[in-house]
Amino acid sequence: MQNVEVLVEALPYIKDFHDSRMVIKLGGHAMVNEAVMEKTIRDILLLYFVGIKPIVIHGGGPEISEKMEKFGLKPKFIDGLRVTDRETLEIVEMVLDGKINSKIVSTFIKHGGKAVGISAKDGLLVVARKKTVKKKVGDEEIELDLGFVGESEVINPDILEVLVNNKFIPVISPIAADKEGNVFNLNADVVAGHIAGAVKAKKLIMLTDVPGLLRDPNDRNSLISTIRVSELEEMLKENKIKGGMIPKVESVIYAVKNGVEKAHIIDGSREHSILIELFTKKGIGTMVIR
Ligand SMILES: Nc1ncnc2c1ncn2[C@@H]1O[C@H](COP(=O)(O)OP(=O)(O)O)[C@@H](O)[C@H]1O
Ligand SMILES: CC(=O)N[C@@H](CCC(=O)OP(=O)(O)O)C(=O)O
Repeated sequence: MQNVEVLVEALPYIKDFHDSRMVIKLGGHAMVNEAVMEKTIRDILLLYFVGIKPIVIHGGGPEISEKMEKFGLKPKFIDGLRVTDRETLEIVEMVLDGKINSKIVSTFIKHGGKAVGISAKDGLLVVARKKTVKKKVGDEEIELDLGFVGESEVINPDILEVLVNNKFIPVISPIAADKEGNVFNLNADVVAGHIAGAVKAKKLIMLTDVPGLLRDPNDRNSLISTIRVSELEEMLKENKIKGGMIPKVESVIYAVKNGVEKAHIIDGSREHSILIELFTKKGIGTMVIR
């Protein structure tokens, strides 16, 4: 009887979400544990089989850093973005496309899902350009060179339309190219936000390793359950958001301002976090609204 009640509670959500697109970003930190990753993929398949159209984008930051260290390179980040020289770029491609993307796709297949692994450059999904970061030093503004770090210039969702309309689940790595075919390393959160906007996703769901957006990053009990975009912009301006959370928050703001109904930042290392966030009244992480 209890099982049936759970289904009945979920019914209004299933009805509301049916046939809609949801962009789900799997963060590297939420994928460190393979067993947890497998359960997350099973949950995404559950969404798929109740009629939701998932589009998956993955990161892999911790594994890239681990591989870099094995090769004697020291990972360095500026505002949450990895400084990427040529050698680092090779490692990024090896880890993201060669390993993580492939692993996610095979895990979908293991559980009966039709997933297709692509990178953001495939079908010109994301056309990138080199990204520069400006920093204030005293009164002066200086430009920092991050190497082969890119940002998206144009999004062409055609390849996603083909896949999604034919019932495939796209699994996308954040490696894109510019018009000349030069390859760049993009932050997966940012790519997820842009793609969610371009495909007019109903939701953007970011899976990470903290309960959600915290008012105080050092206090896991300071979770913000619901926040408006305007308030989030204030927090960014006031430097209340740090490190890897910066691209996440920027991306969520972009998505919600560009047609995505709601965005969620949730703890992907907690079992069934996606299902709890989507199919229960209370949710589990941070929900961002317009
Ligand atoms: N206000 C904040 N709320 C939550 N996390 C924050 C905040 N500020 C910084 N962080 C940091 O951001 C990290 C998540 O970003 P990141 O390491 O890039 O994760 P992922 O691999 O999931 O993309 C958290 O582990 C946390 O240390
Ligand atoms: C430019 C840049 O920083 N790219 C990221 C790409 C992977 C990523 O975004 O991974 P997470 O989602 O696990 O953080 C990187 O090299 O780590």
